Amino acid sequence: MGIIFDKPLIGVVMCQNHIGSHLGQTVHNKYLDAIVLAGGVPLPLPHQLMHAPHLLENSMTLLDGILLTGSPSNIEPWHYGEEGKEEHADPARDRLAFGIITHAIGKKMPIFGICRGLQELVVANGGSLYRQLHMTHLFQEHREDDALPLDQQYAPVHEVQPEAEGLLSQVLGSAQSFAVNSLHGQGIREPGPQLRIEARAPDGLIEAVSLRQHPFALAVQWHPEWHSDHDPVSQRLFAAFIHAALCYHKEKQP
Ligand SMILES: N[C@@H](CCC(=O)NCCCC(=O)O)C(=O)O
Repeated sequence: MGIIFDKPLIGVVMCQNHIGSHLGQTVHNKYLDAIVLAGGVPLPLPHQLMHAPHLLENSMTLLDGILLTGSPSNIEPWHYGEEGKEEHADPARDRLAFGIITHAIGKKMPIFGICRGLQELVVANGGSLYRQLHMTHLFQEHREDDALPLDQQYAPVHEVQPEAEGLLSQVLGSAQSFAVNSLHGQGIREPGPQLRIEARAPDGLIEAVSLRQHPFALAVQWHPEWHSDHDPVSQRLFAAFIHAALCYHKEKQP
């Protein structure tokens, strides 16, 4: 199980939103499209999987990889030792994401994290976040201007410099810097000892991390799913993730 027509099955973390006056769970098409384009089959994972432990465990045996998507919502700060409320919180997503990350790490299942997904991988591994990057006055503006059309919001705005000999530069085939988009208000304060820094922005902010002792657990602060059909960096990232998921699938066969 877990493979559909020789394509790996990728669990995708969704967000809880109001749809009219009802609560629903959603994922943007761009994330699902990027997986399909790279040769995987996306399977959105409902938050209800956390309602009974065996539901999550059984689902995880079917999957070959996990995509942690971006979201406007922020992780509740108590998860990384801070007090206070988060105005844009999604506690059900927090619960599912942290549960899935724990299982995926235990199984050495490939993980690819994007934006909030990077922040989830960090916090799940004992790291911490700046809750409002712009208030630190340490970094340039990393938020988008949401009054602009989407194509401009997701346009490249700063460079990232990959670490030589890291997983990211291996995936990209080079440690040369490249330009990325930026649509986040929070960022990594401390990655924690389990994570390796894979890239930084010119202002020093950590832009990519990977999990040590794991074959493929990579996360980026930018949005490679945007234009993943023709952006070369995005194509390489998704191709490497899906390749890792295929390898995982073959290895887990009895
Ligand atoms: N809320 C966090 C994470 C930002 C993030 O993931 N943005 C994604 C926006 C919607 C999308 O493209 O999926 C932060 O502000 O740092």
